[in-house]
Amino acid sequence: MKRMLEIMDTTLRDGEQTSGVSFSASEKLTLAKLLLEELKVDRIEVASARVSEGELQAVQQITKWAKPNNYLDKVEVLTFVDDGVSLEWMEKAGAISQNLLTKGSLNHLTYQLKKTPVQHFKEIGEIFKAASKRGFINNIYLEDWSNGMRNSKEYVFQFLDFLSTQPIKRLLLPDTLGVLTYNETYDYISEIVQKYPDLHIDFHGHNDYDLGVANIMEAVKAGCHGLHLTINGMGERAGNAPMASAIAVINDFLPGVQINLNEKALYKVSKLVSAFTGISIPSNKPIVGDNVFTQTAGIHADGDSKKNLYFSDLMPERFGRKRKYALGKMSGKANIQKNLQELGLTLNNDDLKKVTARIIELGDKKERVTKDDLPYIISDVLDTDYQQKVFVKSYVLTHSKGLRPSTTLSLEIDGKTFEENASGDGQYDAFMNALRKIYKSQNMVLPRLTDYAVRIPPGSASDALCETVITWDIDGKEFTSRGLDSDQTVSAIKATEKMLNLI
Ligand SMILES: CC(=O)SCCNC(=O)CCNC(=O)[C@H](O)C(C)(C)COP(=O)(O)OP(=O)(O)OC[C@H]1O[C@@H](n2cnc3c(N)ncnc32)[C@H](O)[C@@H]1OP(=O)(O)O
Repeated sequence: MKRMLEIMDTTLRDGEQTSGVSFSASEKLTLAKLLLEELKVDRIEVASARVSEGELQAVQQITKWAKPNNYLDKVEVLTFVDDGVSLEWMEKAGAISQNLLTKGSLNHLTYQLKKTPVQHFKEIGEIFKAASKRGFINNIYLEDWSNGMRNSKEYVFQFLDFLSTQPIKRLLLPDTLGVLTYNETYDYISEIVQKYPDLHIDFHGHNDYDLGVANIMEAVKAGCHGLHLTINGMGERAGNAPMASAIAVINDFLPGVQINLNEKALYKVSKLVSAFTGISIPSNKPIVGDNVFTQTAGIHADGDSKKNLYFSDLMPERFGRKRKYALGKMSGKANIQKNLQELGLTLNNDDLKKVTARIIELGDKKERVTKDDLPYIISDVLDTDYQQKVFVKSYVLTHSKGLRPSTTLSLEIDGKTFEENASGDGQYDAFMNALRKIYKSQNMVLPRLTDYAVRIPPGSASDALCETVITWDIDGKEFTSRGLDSDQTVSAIKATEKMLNLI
């Protein structure tokens, strides 16, 4: 029978310790719901006690939602050894599960708290007594435990002996500074699991040496019962062990262990955390990065066409994603074919070679080519008459101090011309509002704009050109379009015109 492993998500506590990040109360509530109900993590740590009035309100909102939904014991708060001040805070917040932060190394105890082990244990015992009287669940962090195992092992085991007499539900062992190697993680966790078989042990790994995932793997192999992870690996300094990679590793490489997470929700949660924090997900971040299911090399695309030769167990569909084939100087015919198939286009062999040659040429010039540029490239290379159905014929954009920007737009759809005026928060917003009016008048639906990125194109010799890449969503299907111009709004309008011809 498989061993159950608890997954605790600490994006809302340790993840919020990412420099520059602060979740609002409603963002915390939205994420708490998503984490517990869709991703189906076992527990969430949502705040440190005492931090601020805003944090108190955030935890209050979460516990108010969690209680009637039977999630209250899954919502945890980090508390301090502070004569019960944190317990009062928890009570006000409506929380019942504390993760008490104590000192797991003699160094931290001596020099930060300036206490002796006897004093520390006595205070902790009193907190547990008071917490138990209130019916709270007690979990305990041994902060700096990993260094404690290296430098003050005797103290750590003295502490654990004391804890085995206390009313604790879980022992939380953090590699606070992310300094453990995977061998040490295995050895230290094994030693404790063997010596204290009745304790539930969680491992909390940080990523300072990029060993976060390797270390959680060893901790599980050594017999720990739970892991602390964060979405997108957010967290203090280099962050924590990242949720998505950790889950894939557990599911694929640790067959004796069972977790109950919904892999398909990982991407959605990851995107939402990125949107709330303003921290973009690196495109090569395993599982959730934009490029991680994209084959670039022509040889790979060719192998996939023949017998899925470049597939692994890490299939994009597991995570609600799709494999893509990049276009650029590394493309071969197979990459182009894969993209043409998606667009429902076919080319004969000679034409395919010509289009491939043009894409390689563009790639050499550092131009970014997307699937949605293909119809234009084909029409240009083959001199075919690409049937553009929507034309932005003309427009006036106004921007003046003290007045709302406005647009007059003239648009041709299938040979018919429409004209509309609209205002907006900015020039592009005004343009979109006029466009929406035209589409609405024709009972036509526009896709939802989900992302808008402006940059100087890579390799551009001057800053005279501006590239706008817009991501659109239509019925859950995402696609991008790109515009290039010396004017930022015009480049966005060009990207939008391309979109109008793709839907
Ligand atoms: C492993 C981790 O990631 S731990 C993360 C813990 N969470 C946080 O730190 C949340 C953010 N922190 C805060 O908002 C604030 O630091 C507070 C509210 C906790 C305390 O603020 P202040 O009272 O202004 O203290 P300050 O931040 O300057 O210093 C921390 C104090 O906590 C003490 N402290 C350190 N660890 C602990 C502990 N486990 N229990 C109780 N007190 C502790 C320090 O000794 C210091 O006390 P001192 O001022 O008497 O010397």
